[in-house]
Amino acid sequence: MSLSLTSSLRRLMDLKTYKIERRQLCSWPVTLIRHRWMRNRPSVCLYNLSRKMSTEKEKEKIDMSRFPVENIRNFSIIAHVDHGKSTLADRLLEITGMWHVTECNKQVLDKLQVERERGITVKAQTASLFYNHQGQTYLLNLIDTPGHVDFSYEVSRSISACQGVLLIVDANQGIQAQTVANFYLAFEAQLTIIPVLNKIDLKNADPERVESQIEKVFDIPKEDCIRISAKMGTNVDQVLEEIVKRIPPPAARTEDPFKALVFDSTFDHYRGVVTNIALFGGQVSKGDRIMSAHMGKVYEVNEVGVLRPEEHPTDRLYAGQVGFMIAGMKEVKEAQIGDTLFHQKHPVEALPGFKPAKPMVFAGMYPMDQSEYNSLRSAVERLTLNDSSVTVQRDSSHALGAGWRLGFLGLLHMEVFNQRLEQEYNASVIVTAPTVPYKAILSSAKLIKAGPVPSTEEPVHLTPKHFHLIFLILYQEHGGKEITIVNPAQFPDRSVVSEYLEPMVMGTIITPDDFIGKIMTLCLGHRGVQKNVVYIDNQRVMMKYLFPLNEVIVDFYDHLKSLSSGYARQDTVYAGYQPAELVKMDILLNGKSVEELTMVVHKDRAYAAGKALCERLKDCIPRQLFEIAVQAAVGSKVIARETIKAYRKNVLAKCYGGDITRKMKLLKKQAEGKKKMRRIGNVEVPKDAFISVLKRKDK
Ligand SMILES: Nc1nc2c(ncn2[C@@H]2O[C@H](COP(=O)(O)OP(=O)(O)OP(=O)(O)O)[C@@H](O)[C@H]2O)c(=O)[nH]1
Repeated sequence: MSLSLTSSLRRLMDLKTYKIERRQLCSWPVTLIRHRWMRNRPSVCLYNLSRKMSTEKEKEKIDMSRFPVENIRNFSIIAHVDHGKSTLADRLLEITGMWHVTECNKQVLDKLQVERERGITVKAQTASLFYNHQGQTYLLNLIDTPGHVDFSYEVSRSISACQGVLLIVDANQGIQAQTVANFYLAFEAQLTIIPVLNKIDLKNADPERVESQIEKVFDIPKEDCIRISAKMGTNVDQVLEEIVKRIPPPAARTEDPFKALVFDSTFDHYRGVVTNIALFGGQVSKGDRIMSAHMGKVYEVNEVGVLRPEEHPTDRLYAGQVGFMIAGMKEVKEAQIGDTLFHQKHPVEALPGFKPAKPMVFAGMYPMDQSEYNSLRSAVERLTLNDSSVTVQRDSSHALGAGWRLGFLGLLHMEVFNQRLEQEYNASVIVTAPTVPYKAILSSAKLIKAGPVPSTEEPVHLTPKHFHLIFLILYQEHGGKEITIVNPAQFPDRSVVSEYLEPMVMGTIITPDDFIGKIMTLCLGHRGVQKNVVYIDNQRVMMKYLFPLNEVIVDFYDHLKSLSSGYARQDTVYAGYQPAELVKMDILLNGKSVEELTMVVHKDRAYAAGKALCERLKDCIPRQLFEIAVQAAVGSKVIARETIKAYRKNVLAKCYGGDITRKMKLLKKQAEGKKKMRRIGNVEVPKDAFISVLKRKDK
């Protein structure tokens, strides 16, 4: 690094409150990774010295018309977590001369700080590669996808823009739960699947065994597998050849009217929405007037181009190609993922699109300090624009103030969202315990028993009884209807519900057979129902269990890993709703219910959950001048109790020797005072106590 650059960097770091705009950053030959910029020293990574090299290349104009449809291949890389997708993507980028990968800039497509810190892919990324094969140049559009189940929505979106996938399997670990799930996503989409056995350089790699697994589980002949080491680069060129040979070109024609699928979108503060599109027909260029099928709005195209993997503007995009488009959309809502774009003057039939992502884990999010509400709101809005699978609803709580109830696809998704809020927007938040969306079918039969509803012509004096009646009318109108509850405090009472339903997931567990017994016990303990057990080779077993989602979201996977010494893997797929005996558990402090701590639990679990929560609260709430009863109650029945003892002044301190009756009198007076105080005193629950009780145990 040159001296002037070093000193400018140092100056920048000294100015702690200096905010660098992203544009400024991009113009630097080095990239600063902002790491809690205001609080800590920013960590500087020089990983982008090689970026200079690629920027120069990018200046060359690319004529996209030189890639006829026959020379285009669109494919995704899918696999279980850590089987080497991003490493293979790096290698492919390198071989095609697009990027010079060094120790500092590896995993080029994992751009987010959270991805680099956690070493996982969170967001699918696209890169267009040019590959020379037998005297012809092919355009290979690669989409690197996340491996974790919480982000499988990204996988299903990505494969809709592809005709084939590389299914990566670790040659040591073999088929894992997420390999199976991803295989079926690609299989159902009728894509060409190329199985690739990665990490053959490892000492324990057993490609023979893994190939047999692939043959047995997926019915793909062993001979179709390619053995590679993405890390060492072994056989990676063969992967490129096979992509060209086996994956068909997209069935799209440039002569047809323009038709494009929006398969991803991000928000840029300067340019608005940037959409990633796959062209199913026609061509598009700057200045075209296009329309979106979903919103019905007309936009003028400002920029189109390909991702290499940075945006590289081109004059035009043609049928079969994958690239980005900026068309003056101000909000991500306007660029619905799955939407179809077409020329204003040539309407086309919309593509089938995607089912919207279904949030499965909900949690309240509040600013650490209410004065930060507005800044947190804008941070949440901006981040949800970049991650459209998060749902947001306004919420408020007595103790924590105004906030939101957010819906996520899973717990890791929730953690990544929080981390991104902290890192990218410098926000500090309180996140409440996660809950799942329950359903209740409101009963109409019970309401008839409640008696006739007064006619509206009669004058109504609103007594508490009438309020009760109005409530009943409300339920009567909705009788038989199904409602979804994402906030336990709003869980309807049993008296107005005919049935509660809880969300279920089908869990696939793959484990060495030594641990079957322990895992079965664990699954039973989490209300799992066994559906299937098959041996996928001599030592490995695949088990299918139906679980209530609530039982597996928090610590099930940690338990599974620890009791199988890290060997067992699990993946879950949403499996609809099932009736369940659920109860709402209130937490009472001196008889008063604390809404923020209300939980929905299975009837059989209420006692254990109530006891655990009371114990945690006892440790968190500071002692006060009067005794505090911490109780867990289901309906009017108290099921667990802890007592926080009062501070007690030694009223006998000055009473040396004296008469016993005098001592008794002083103690009695003190006891009366405490009793009175308990009646009138409010239990002060410090915010910290809420945070530590509400936060998940592992935080
Ligand atoms: N020995 C060896 N290690 C590899 C190979 N390919 C990848 N790895 C290592 O495996 C780990 C995971 O690789 P990634 O490329 O991040 O895996 P991924 O599938 O993209 O992970 P997610 O995005 O989190 O799903 C890294 O430590 C890589 O260095 C290989 O061929 N041989």
